[in-house]
Amino acid sequence: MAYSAKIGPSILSSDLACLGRECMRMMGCGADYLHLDVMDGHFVPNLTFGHPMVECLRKSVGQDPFFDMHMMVSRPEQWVKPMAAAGANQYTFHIESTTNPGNLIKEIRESGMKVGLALKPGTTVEELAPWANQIDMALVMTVEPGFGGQKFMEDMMPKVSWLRSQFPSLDIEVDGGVGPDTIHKCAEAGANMIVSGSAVIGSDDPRSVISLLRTVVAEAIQKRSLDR
Ligand SMILES: O=C(CO)[C@@H](O)[C@H](O)COP(=O)(O)O
Ligand SMILES: [Fe+2]
Repeated sequence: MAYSAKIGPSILSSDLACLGRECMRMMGCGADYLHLDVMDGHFVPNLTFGHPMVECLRKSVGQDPFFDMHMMVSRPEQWVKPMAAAGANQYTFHIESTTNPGNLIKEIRESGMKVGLALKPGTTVEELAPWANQIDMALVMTVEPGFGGQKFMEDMMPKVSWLRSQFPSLDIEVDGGVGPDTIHKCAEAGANMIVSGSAVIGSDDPRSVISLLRTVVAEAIQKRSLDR
């Protein structure tokens, strides 16, 4: 089994005026990677930051932290090269935002980044299937993209289970409303990359929350490997 449990705090719900420090705090608390939410006010009704901020953040935190860019933007093609130059490691775009996923996947790879492909709650998992062998990670959104702090949509779990059954070694990420109360559902369904915003950042003890999330997912991975 090629995949492992990884926890990526979403820094959307942190103090954005202290982003460099917040990112380092999360890495110090045991985060495996950082999930950076880019919103353009068009694909989603909210606005966050773009590649100039990512460039500053990379300078501030150094080369090590893995930046998973969650691109909630209408024209994802536009930001591939600027994000790669700014220091992004993975470019996760929404299948709903482009008419040519194949070309975009190629451009992202040529820019030296890993490829993530995201699905909004209303998009069927079959739409992702044709691309699954060309991507590094599938992102199943468990809230409508746009805001942190929303309620987890458990009815997205069949998408995760289906992807895990069809693509046993694919990295599968869940994002939205994931925390200690909902992690078991995600882990049982087969997710291995866990984005958690408010549950981690808002906690008095982020280290313990990250550790708990990772333990639950690692145990589910181990159980699956024994059941095979
Ligand atoms: O992409 C998004 C929201 O659109 C997420 O990354 C959220 O920011 C995660 O925050 P919580 O739901 O865990 O608070
Ligand atoms: Fe996200």
